[in-house]
Amino acid sequence: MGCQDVLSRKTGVIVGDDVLALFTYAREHKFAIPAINVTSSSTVVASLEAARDKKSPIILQMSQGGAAYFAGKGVPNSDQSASVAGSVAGAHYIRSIAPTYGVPVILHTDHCAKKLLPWLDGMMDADEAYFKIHGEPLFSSHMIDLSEESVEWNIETTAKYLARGAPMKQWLEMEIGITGGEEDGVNNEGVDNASLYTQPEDILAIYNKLAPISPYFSIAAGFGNVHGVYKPGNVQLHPELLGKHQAYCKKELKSKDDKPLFFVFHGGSGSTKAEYFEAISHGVVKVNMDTDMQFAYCSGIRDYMVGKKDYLTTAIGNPDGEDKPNKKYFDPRVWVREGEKTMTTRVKEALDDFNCSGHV
Ligand SMILES: O=C(CO)COP(=O)(O)O
Ligand SMILES: O=C[C@H](O)COP(=O)(O)O
Ligand SMILES: [Zn+2]
Ligand SMILES: [Zn+2]
Repeated sequence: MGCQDVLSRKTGVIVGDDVLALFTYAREHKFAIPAINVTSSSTVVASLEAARDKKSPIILQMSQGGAAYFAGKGVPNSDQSASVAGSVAGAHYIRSIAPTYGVPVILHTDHCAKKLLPWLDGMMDADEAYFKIHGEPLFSSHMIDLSEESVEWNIETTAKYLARGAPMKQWLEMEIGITGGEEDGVNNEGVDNASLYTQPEDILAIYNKLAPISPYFSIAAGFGNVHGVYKPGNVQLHPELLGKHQAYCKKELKSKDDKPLFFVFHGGSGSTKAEYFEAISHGVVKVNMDTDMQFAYCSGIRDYMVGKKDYLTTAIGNPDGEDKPNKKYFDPRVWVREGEKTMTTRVKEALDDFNCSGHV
């Protein structure tokens, strides 16, 4: 038995009750699905290839900056219109190509801070328009990240967006407690330590507000997470806090479920297998991976460029002869493919690390 047994749509982008069923299955079977930040068709196919080869579900997510990149860096974005257009274009591309790879895919968008809410509004306009025609939202899920605002305003506003997505059975990931490092140009490198760790009372307040609206939500609760990769010892993760949140909510809610909550692990790059494993044991069903994937993608291209330098300096002429053409070396399908291969290898490693491989 695999995760497809609990899904009504077995391959391609899944939505609604299938997303809930997949996360429930992951929580029960103690694995997490990597959420890979994608910025182009190339990084999409590199990720899908890994999931296909490892017989695994996968989450593809676009950040606000990644979405703008999909639209083209030359498009003005002061009103978020490029991020809206880019994420919608990326979504249609992913929806179209994902079934080719034969695995279930969750189509998600990453952090959306208060100042970026016009981006989320624009995407949800597209979701509602798509829903009118197809009976499902364009995106499986979105993230809202009001973790830098007051807890009250965070929860109130998150609830409004969850209510907007509820008729479409759209998933919403929310953040409480701050992820350190950098995201969307917001630098959290100096925030004080306490705000990196979420309190159990806040988690219960979130559950109590959101659960009556819709079951389709998850919580990115800070347990010391930091975006980026740093020297060992600089980041102190406390995944055991997630276990305390689950136990506290179980008790307060008088739930028979040991793990009533779905958690998301941000800043997955650079963490240890033991940290992933412990977080997963406490109900983490999604681990975000960006920085390690960027490095992997870059390293394949870097090694190609350095190794083939003498074949890339002029269009004609290389160590094999001064009139030899270099077209087959500088064709982007050749060197971009090298980045895809190294990224695919790194995604496969994440699938293994999160015990996600083999569930399809
Ligand atoms: O959390 C992330 C995206 O939201 C990714 O974090 P890393 O870049 O540390 O993998
Ligand atoms: O939030 C963190 C992700 O790594 C996205 O990063 P980005 O805003 O540089 O695309
Ligand atoms: Zn955040
Ligand atoms: Zn993040």
